[in-house]
Amino acid sequence: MKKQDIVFGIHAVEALLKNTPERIIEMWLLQGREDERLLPLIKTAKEFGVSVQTSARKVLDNKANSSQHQGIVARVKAAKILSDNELDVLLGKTETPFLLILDGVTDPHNLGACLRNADAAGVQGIIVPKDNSVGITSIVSKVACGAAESVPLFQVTNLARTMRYLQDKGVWIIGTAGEADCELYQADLKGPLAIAMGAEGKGLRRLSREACDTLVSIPMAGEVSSLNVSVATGVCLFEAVRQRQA
Ligand SMILES: C[S@@+](CC[C@H](N)C(=O)[O-])C[C@H]1O[C@@H](n2cnc3c(N)ncnc32)[C@H](O)[C@@H]1O
Repeated sequence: MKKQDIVFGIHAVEALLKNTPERIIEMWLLQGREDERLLPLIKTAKEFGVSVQTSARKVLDNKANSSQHQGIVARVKAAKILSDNELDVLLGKTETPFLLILDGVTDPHNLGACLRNADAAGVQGIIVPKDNSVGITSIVSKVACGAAESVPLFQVTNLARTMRYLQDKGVWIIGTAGEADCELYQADLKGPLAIAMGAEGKGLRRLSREACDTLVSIPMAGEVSSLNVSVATGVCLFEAVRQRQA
């Protein structure tokens, strides 16, 4: 199990300072970078007793293993891994669950974008299988723009079993697949809900698909057969948001 991680980028570090400042061990800022957005972050970090150093671009590039750090990199204690037990706690205190299931998303950019969509849509948690899925990496945090620190990610050992457990708790599970006969816009997305998305290449696995209450498709007008999973996630989540607000 990882003990430490690197988080970089203004939004990701800002979210860390807001949600779990106790995780930050030290921070590096780009020497000579005068960005007003960094000033409140430096102030908050110092208030929490975080050591803040200024360093050359090359040092930050190496720490982040990327040049996309926007002049700020933090070394942090790895986030606690959440599993079925914590999911149970969440369900216990949530009146109308609104969850996202990602069945085997492996591209960190896609997971980051899904987290960002989920945060914006008010999703209370994302459930992923422990194996064959990307977890929270530095790239995921950067792409998620702070949502990796605000949306809980539950990594479960047996996704189909967890889906059946959700159903026992009254959660309706809508799976998504391009070939489904029912269109997303015909589905009722108002009650306790989990929307299940498939992996980049293979879509939903057979057992996950069978564990869904129903399958829906997003109508496609053109020649391509499917959307990118993070785009499809955004479409589905915001249709649910529209219905839940009506
Ligand atoms: C790139 S697609 C996977 C394509 C895969 N070849 C398949 O047959 O499912 C990744 C995921 O995005 C979602 N998705 C993409 N396009 C969709 C559509 N038109 N309708 C419903 N879901 C879609 C589904 O969850 C799908 O599993």
